[in-house]
Amino acid sequence: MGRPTPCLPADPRTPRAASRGQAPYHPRLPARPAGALVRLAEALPLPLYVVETDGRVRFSSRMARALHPQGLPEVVKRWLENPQACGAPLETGPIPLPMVWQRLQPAGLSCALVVARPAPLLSADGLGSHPWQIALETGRFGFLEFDGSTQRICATSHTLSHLLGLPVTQLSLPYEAWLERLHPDDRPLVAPLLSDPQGWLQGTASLEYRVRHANGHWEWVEQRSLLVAATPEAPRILGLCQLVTSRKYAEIELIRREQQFRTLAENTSDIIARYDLNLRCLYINRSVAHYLALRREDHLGKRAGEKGWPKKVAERFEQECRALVATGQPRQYEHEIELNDRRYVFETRLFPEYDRSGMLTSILSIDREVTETRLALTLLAEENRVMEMITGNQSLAETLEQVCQMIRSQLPHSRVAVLLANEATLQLTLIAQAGLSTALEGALRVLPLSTEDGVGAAAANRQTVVVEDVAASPLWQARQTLAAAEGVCSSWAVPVMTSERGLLGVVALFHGERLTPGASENRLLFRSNHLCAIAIQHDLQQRQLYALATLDGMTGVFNRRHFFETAEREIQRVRRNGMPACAMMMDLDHFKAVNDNFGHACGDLVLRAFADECRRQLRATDLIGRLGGEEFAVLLPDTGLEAAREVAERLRQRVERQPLSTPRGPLHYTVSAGVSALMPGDTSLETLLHRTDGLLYEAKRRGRNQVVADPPPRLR
Ligand SMILES: Nc1nc2c(ncn2[C@@H]2O[C@H](COP(=O)(O)OP(=O)(O)OP(=O)(O)O)[C@@H](O)[C@H]2O)c(=O)[nH]1
Repeated sequence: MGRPTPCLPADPRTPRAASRGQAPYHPRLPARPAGALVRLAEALPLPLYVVETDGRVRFSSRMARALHPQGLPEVVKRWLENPQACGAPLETGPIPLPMVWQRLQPAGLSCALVVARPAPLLSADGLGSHPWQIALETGRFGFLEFDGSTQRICATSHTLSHLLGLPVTQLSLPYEAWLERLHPDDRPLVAPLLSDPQGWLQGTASLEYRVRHANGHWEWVEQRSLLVAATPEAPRILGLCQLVTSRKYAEIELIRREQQFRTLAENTSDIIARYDLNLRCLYINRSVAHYLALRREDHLGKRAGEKGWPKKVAERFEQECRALVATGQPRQYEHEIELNDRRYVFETRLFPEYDRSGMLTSILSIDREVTETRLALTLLAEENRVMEMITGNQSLAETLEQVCQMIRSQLPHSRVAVLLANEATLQLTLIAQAGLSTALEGALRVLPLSTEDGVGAAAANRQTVVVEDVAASPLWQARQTLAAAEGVCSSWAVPVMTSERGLLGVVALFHGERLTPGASENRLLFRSNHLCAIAIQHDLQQRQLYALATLDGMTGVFNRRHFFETAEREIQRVRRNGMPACAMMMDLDHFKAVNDNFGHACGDLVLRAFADECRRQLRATDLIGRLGGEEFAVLLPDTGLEAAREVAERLRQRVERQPLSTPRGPLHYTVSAGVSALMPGDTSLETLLHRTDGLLYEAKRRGRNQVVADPPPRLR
């Protein structure tokens, strides 16, 4: 011990000697306490040290010697040097004594100290006022002497008055009267000690019982007994009694709480477990059996990784536990586990558990399965994403791809396809998929809208088709080999329809095991189907709106405005790429006469027939627009003048040679055309079309039914 004087709590009666400049008085403790007291000290249920003011240990009890053979534990030395820094003692005896009783729990170590400290006088003489006795008594210990010869119990006045509230005048009472003061449940425990002390003490020397306090409540007494005179006729027992009422109530409360905890833990669907600080399982409730095959008792003593939890889950758990130990703060996290081919989402909460001295002793873990909630939230988020894509006019294929992903977020092992129905061609065309292999995707690209196909039948019959066993179903006869190779065991196909039962397409799911949809799967199919229907109809409406805004209603070619917009962009593009382009202006000849002779309706038919012929003769990249009446314009990107002139000539000839059949007989009509190449000086489409129109006018002027093109460059 580094310092000569232990630091003890300030004593209000500290002698004034020191302040008057006199040498402080240091009482010396008796070298050894009296024999009976030594035996009592040895019987104390905790290590006891008698420490001098200079820090030397004068006496240590048997338990102290056994637990700390090296002498006073370091933590106690530190406490003596600086009690303030090490925390208050658990119990401290009253001050007006030359010694102080301390019950310490530094760093969780429980021990008792009798420490001398400066005092004016040491008035220790006789057992009654012996400092040992005083020190012990101030620690809520008491003495009872059971005298077998008189069948009476003697007690110190302290024991009777301070501990039990009894009048100090009555320092002894008969065994009978003592037993009556005990709790009825505890009398059978104490009676054998009184009737056969020798026999009883061969068993245990310690017992706990309740004594009625003078004010009526029950005090719990822990008694350690010592046979001090062992003649059979007059056995004498010295009992060292300690009031342990608060500890007992705390223990009872602890047991009650533990029982409550167990009742709650055993009746919840959460997995509740307790781990020691080495992360070995101390307790786990029965809910764990729902997820793991390991028997409940086989969890005990094992770490998370040894209990069958997947490696990643066990690692995360241990990492979170370490963080809890480091910070002392509860932890909460979420994780996913794949068990028995099912995906589970758990929300795990970890709580620190402390003992009465505030030491972290264990970790309580609560795993709550939140799979359904998380799946519902994921589904909601995925649905929102689809709706955003629809309203954001994302392409139909991308939107339906998202629907497929949405289905897979709920059924991760399924493979999903969405097909669009075409009732004109009686075909289903694959538009989006998730999880399909190339082979399966290829096989589903185009399917017949037929009652004999596992997927097509859903569209043909407009009802859900569930094939539980693909291998045994005639609906999969044509694709048995593929199904076997791709591991398709069951399929679900659900028609996508408008609210008026118009067919839009099919959502198809393929599984690697024989499955039929349950209630939650049916809900999922309904919701995804609904989204598909919205997406497809929205796409159709968008297309219709686009057509209305950009196409000529009668002929289906671009309207004037859209033609000018797109043609202008094309010109910019070909210019950037250094490619040629040509314009063509066409006007049906004597169209007024067509109307006059065959009627306006026939005139319309001619316009449509001419537009169809244009589409047939022109490339998909050429832009055709109806500029008004019977006048059409074409922009031919990446096309030279000669090629453009040939196209115009071929078109003129086709029109001339193909009369339109009408109720009034064949209707012959012709077309005149002007063709012009884009020149470096053409500042806009307008300029180019203006020049081309001049050439068309020239064709009309020369007699119609002919093509007039720019002169070849060398003639210009
Ligand atoms: N049926 C029908 N006729 C139309 C339409 N738009 C314009 N026309 C008619 O097309 C005719 C155009 O006549 P004109 O401009 O005199 O030209 P043309 O008779 O073709 O004579 P040329 O162009 O000189 O060969 C008019 O009678 C218009 O009424 C339409 O959408 N449908």
